[in-house]
Amino acid sequence: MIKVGIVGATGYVGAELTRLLHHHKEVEISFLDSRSYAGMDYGRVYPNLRNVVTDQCISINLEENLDDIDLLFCALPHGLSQPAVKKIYQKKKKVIDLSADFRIKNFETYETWYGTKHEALEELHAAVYGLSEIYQDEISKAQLVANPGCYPTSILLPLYPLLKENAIIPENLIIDSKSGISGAGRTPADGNLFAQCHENLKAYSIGVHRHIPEIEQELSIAAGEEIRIQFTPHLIPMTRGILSTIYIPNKQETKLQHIKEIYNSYYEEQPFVRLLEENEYPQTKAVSGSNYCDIGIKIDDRTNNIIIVSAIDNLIKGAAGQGVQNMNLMFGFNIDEGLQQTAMWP
Ligand SMILES: NC(=O)C1=CN([C@@H]2O[C@H](COP(=O)(O)OP(=O)(O)OC[C@H]3O[C@@H](n4cnc5c(N)ncnc54)[C@H](OP(=O)(O)O)[C@@H]3O)[C@@H](O)[C@H]2O)C=CC1
Ligand SMILES: CC(=O)N[C@@H](CCC(=O)OP(=O)(O)O)C(=O)O
Repeated sequence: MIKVGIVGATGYVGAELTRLLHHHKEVEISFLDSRSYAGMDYGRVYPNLRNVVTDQCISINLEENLDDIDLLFCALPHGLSQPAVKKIYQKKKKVIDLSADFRIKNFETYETWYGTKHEALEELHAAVYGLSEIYQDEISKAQLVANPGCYPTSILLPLYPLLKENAIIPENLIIDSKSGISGAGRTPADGNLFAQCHENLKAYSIGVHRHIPEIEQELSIAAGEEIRIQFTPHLIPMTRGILSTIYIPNKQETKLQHIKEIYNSYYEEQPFVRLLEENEYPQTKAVSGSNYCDIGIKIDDRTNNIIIVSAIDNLIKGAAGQGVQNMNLMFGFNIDEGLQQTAMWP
């Protein structure tokens, strides 16, 4: 049994962490940190957990309140994670950071895309990128894990193996992703108002989205050369879920069977990546509330393109669920402990 604290526990990601960890057999939650709801019962902040999680939110002093825990989840907004993670790391505690602050290895790239200085370079250097299925050995030995972004998770799980195994030529990679509104978090913003999102579908941040350097970093590592992607995110009027569609010119005439063999070699032993049958394609409802990533493949012989579609729940596989999976790796627990729930259907 380990003791775990959550900072930023009242955000959407913090709430999913709390829900998942409450049911985890190897975990005791030590504290749920909140500035805004300190002193309030957690079940009043999140009514789905009323009478289930009976703790009160407390505002933690990171200098003093950490001696008792084995692991801290940090679910704060970008920028705010750096000072928090720094304090925890210096105390030699394990930490999983859910923000983007420790994902990008080159601090100048981070500063350019996030418009803020990086103030925790020692920790950045030590951080392991937490794409669970790809970096499981590194994660299991890490003190600090940078949990991947939600769009990147949906894109890297299908693309990384194909680039690593030279099954595709990494030119003209076009990625079209759609996300539910919970991806924007709980903090209200004009663009996320019901009246503006409901019955509306929009593209945003084309070519400038902050996940581009994170995706390109990992694809470049896989390919052994610098990769550029064309990435277009969309906001869709649903609460959860990401569907990513990836278009790859099939310059090497790669066969479907070869792609399937590569995926099987990477994911056969991995419980949370599901490869769909031929002519079946992922849908967000099939993964919603679960830690699964579903992947479907099509080779269009008429246009000679490979089209790969993936679906995840942005708050689970794209955040809290992958965080728990990484915790399981770091502490040697069963990989699916706390993560066995499937999506509801319909
Ligand atoms: N939403 C998603 O799908 C995903 C989010 N992430 C990342 O996880 C982290 C948490 O995201 P999410 O839960 O969506 O965010 P939210 O906006 O829902 O929650 C963030 C929480 O951080 C706390 N907080 C502390 N200081 C501040 C501050 N100065 N400004 C705003 N909030 C503050 C707040 O709680 P309180 O006021 O109670 O202290 C707030 O509830 C972010 O870094 C996000 O980018 C990663 C993957 C997916
Ligand atoms: C719909 C929406 O707004 N999505 C967010 C990304 C989700 C997220 O939280 O990003 P991280 O995984 O990096 O934390 C965005 O486009 O900025």
